[in-house]
Amino acid sequence: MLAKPLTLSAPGKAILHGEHAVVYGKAALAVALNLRTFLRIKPSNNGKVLIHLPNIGTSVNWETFRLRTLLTVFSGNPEQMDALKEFAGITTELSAAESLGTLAFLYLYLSISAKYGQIPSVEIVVWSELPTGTGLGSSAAYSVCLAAALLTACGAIGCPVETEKSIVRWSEEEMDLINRWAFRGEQVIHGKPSGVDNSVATWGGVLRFQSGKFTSLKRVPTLRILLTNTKVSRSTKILVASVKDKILKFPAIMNPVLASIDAISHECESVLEAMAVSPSQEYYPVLEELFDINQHHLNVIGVGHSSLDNVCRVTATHGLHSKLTGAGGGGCAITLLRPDPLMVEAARQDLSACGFECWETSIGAPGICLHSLSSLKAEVLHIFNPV
Ligand SMILES: Nc1ncnc2c1ncn2[C@@H]1O[C@H](COP(=O)(O)OP(=O)(O)O)[C@@H](O)[C@H]1O
Ligand SMILES: C[C@@](O)(CCOP(=O)(O)O)CC(=O)O
Ligand SMILES: [Mg+2]
Repeated sequence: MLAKPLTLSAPGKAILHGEHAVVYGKAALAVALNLRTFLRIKPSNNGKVLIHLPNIGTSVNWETFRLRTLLTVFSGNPEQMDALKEFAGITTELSAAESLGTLAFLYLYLSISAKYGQIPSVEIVVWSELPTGTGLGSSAAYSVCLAAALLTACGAIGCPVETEKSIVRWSEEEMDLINRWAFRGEQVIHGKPSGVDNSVATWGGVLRFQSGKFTSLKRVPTLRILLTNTKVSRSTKILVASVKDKILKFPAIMNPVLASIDAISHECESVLEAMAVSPSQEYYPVLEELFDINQHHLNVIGVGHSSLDNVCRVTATHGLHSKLTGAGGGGCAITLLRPDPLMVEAARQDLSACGFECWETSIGAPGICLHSLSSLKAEVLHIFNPV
């Protein structure tokens, strides 16, 4: 049970290859980013459950006795979503971000309480460094943080003991449970998630994910990537549904494209393994060509966008190769960087001039973990302090 406040965080992700195809059992390669979602949970004695979500401008609270009443009729059945929406006061006036963020929380709170015993009065704040709804897996990082906090609060998993180390993690079995519950949060937000995003947010590093199973790549080369946010908003749920429609309409045309994306993921994995064993510049042209081919495929399945074409064009003028990452339709692109800082700086300037926002990052950040307050950056402490 929750005796004291806890602060935890989970990373966002970029998909090197395999977005969308992974929903149909193909392989994806996903990397954890060092942009994270932070959650602080603290026990409270005001008989309420409060959740404050500054990224989406939402703060909601419910009396625990009302949640207890709802629990008596809650089975976790997705058909009960409409009843949950009504309870939460979710109307069409709310943005999709607010509705889905609130609904995912309520769904996880009730489902976890139904299975392990009701979670007592708590106050929760979730804040993210990740832009939401841009393909960097903010929904998964959010679901993983909620699952870990709620499972710890009801005692379904232990509370790792803080040591002098600034970062503490749960056991493998407990992480597996966090991942499985986070997947259910993703189902509320995405409709039909593959599970790749919640897996990489839970486990971190670099993962190959296929048909619900993942393998962590043991040796990974030091790769730098540039993330570019086109700021064109999009919804993963709508894009995943649009790909489904296209596959149903043109199965003979779309299925070979998905098979080719699968082959790209496997090819990329082999190149990364070889590169980790003997780092050499000779691998870059291969990785770059795989980016180009996959970007064409993603356009074919209908998840491209003129803003993403722009990113590819601008970076190409600097000899760099880009593709969309995540659901596409706008959102973010990733650009593979060679170890030449001059080339990168020039590309960044041109991308900023288009109104895009860029971050340079490396791949393979740690997954869900617990933090001591003293280890948190001032920016995060500032968000959590008022509560
Ligand atoms: N920090 C957060 N606070 C509240 N809701 C969040 C947060 N991060 C993500 N979400 C929820 O996830 C949704 C975005 O998920 P999605 O469309 O899958 O995009 P992505 O996962 O690429 O960011 C948001 O609209 C919101 O409902
Ligand atoms: C398109 C997809 O492959 C990734 C979606 O990622 P994001 O929500 O756009 O960050 C869907 C999925 O794998 O569940
Ligand atoms: Mg998502």
